[in-house]
Amino acid sequence: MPPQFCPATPECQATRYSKGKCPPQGIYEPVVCDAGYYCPPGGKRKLECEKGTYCPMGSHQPWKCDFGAICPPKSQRQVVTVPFGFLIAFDLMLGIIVVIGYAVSAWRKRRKTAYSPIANLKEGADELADDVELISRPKRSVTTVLENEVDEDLSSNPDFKIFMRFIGKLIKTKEVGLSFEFDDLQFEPKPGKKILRNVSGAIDSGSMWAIMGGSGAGKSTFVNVLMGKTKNTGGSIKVNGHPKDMSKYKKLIGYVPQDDIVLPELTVRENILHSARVRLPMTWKDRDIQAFVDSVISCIGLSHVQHSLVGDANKPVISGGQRKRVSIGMELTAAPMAIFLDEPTSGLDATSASSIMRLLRAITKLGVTTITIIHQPREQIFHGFDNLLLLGNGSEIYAGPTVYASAYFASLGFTLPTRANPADTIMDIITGNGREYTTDPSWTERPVDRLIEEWRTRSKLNPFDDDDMSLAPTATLGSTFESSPSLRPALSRPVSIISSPEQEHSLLQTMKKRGASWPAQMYYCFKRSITQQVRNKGSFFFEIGVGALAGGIIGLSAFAAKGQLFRGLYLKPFTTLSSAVDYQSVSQIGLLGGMAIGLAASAPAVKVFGEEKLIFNREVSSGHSSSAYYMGKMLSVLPRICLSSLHFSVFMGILATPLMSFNQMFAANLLYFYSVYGLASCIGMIVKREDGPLLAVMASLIIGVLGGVAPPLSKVKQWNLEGLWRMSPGVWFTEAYVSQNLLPLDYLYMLEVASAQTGFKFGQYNVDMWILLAIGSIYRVFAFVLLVTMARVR
Ligand SMILES: Nc1ncnc2c1ncn2[C@@H]1O[C@H](COP(=O)(O)OP(=O)(O)OP(=O)(O)O)[C@@H](O)[C@H]1O
Repeated sequence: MPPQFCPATPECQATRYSKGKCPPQGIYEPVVCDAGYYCPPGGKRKLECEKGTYCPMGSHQPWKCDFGAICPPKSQRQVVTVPFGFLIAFDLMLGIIVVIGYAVSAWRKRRKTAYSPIANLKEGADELADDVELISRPKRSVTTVLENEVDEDLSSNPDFKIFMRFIGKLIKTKEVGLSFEFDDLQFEPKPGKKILRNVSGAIDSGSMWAIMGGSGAGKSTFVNVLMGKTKNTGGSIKVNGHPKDMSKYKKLIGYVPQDDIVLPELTVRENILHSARVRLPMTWKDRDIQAFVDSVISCIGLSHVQHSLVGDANKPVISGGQRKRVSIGMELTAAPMAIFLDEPTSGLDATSASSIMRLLRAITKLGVTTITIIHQPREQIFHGFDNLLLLGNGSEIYAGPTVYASAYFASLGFTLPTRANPADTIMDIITGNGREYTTDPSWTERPVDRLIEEWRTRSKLNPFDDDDMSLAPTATLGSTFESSPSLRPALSRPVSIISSPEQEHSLLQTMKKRGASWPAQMYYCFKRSITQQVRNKGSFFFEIGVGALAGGIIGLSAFAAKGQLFRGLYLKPFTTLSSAVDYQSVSQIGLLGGMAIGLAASAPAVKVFGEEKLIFNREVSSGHSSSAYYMGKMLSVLPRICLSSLHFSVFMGILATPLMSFNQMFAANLLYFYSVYGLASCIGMIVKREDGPLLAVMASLIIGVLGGVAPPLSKVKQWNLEGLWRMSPGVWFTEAYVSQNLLPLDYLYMLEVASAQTGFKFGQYNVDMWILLAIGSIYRVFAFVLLVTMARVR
């Protein structure tokens, strides 16, 4: 029977627009089958939907409910419960794991076993028993160094012996270490702003240098230029006598930065062990690495806190001085051939400072070149340095043996007090506050510039010439001045050793062997990041909770619709019976869902790299693989993303009861979470740490608004701006939602009209998902490029 349309009376129209359907107006006007019922073909019967099935409006047969779904008789929607049950089980399991984790860590804390690297050292010890010939000059063995060249209290420490043996074993490369020559070094970042000028000299391998100068004198810049972290704008640098870019040797150098860049969520041992695992030769067995790490921890005096978290300035767990020692330990475990330290003793008490310096001095004896920026060293530490480079306003003021320094200033007319620490007196003089040490009135104006001039003139003349008696032995204070050739200042002469091709080859081979393989590095970074997340349980659960809450709120907003989120024009021949259309509700659920995900995911995602830029820079400049770090970190946040989107989807699904399947909804939410995480990571990298969360939330709202709901995509198409909208993941996400919720209703409504009205294409769910995946991945690639570029720029 074809439909016969009754002319609409006002009463009928009012009912149509308020309730959405018109009551039958006589026996000839057909009606759409009510929700909760189905009307089999023929159209004369209206049957109740049975238990286990559901019947949205206009059903001609019941729809079978999914396994476990709640579908009482006369259901118009199914409430899917399996994902909810799965979620509860999963969350319970997670809770149990956390409780077990707590119990295990409490048990570990109680079980403070007496620790000894010797006990851990099994096979490694046999290997180490064969003493090695060192790269040091004059050539000697570790045993000789231990017996003759280190203090007795150190050499009698078994952990120290193991440490020295390991270092000796690691650095022997055909008797060549790392020496540096630099000539007329300049660094001028902007025209007219000279940070370093005319710094020339040489640092021999196996020597121990102190770099001193006032604040802003250019010490850190000099060290950065020498390490190849900052490109010099003038002059040249030679490594082992050959012009080279030092950044290529980063696996062989260690750098302890001024600030303690360590991971606060890890323990002392975990921080040091990670550095060792990534940087030691890949052929090393893990137990040998552990033994070496044990010996380092013991030597830097951290055995008693090795299992304590490092903490940070906001929530300190170990002290500032201990944190500094962790930072030093991380470099020592890499067994570098040259180690650069930026103020390693700041924050340490006098005893710890001198024990660290003695340790550094001991490895110098093995052939490691040590270059230390130091402020206010105590006298004993000051004299522990072989050589001294004094900088003022970016220029050299003195460069040569430490024992000559006092004599040099005495030769300029300064009287150094016998009871004062010469380091303090020298610092006073080179920072322009040395008037009290001289009676010469000519030092009162621009004293630093004059000191620089004086040094330039004298170094050209070679100030320590045998015949030059201006440096009388009596003028040196606090040191044993001997006019011995071994104390000749290295800076005024070329470096005696130029590495042979064979030695160069050996250095390269050593470098190639250093460092774990890429997959191993990625695994270590992944594991470390998971540990960080486990330690930050609070924010982890908070993030998941926010996901659940956001999903619940969106679901609640659609709850009253009882799953009927769409109403369109009926198919022919019933089109004229169509009531008010609703093309907005489904798209709005997509829009709101996208925005909620944006809010829930962007702020935590900013933290992924935003808070670790400094760690990344430190590790990459020490030769860690940047891509392994990035990949490990990215993979480690995937479980977090999955869990957040699972909670979001379950709560949204159970309340909104959309027609799209749970799996499809979960996949769309997951990929949208993935995209937002990628976008927010990029933002976290570009902007300042404190602005990151706000800007990331803004960006995620923008991509949500570009989802094609308001303004509708159909309108955007008229403006010829669809391409721009399609660049946002929001469009693909909303399209997937609209498409999958409407397609099951194609038996009832004219979907092509809905498609034209909304502007979305239906039936390309897979394409939508692939593109969401691609956009999220592009954000990640972009984030990686940003991370690496910014590390280089810095
Ligand atoms: N890339 C750069 N661009 C512009 N200025 C720079 C750059 N690098 C360093 N400077 C400036 O050069 C000066 C010297 O900096 P540097 O960090 O080398 O000093 P420093 O001697 O190590 O000081 P401190 O002892 O206080 O750490 C500072 O004024 C710093 O702001």
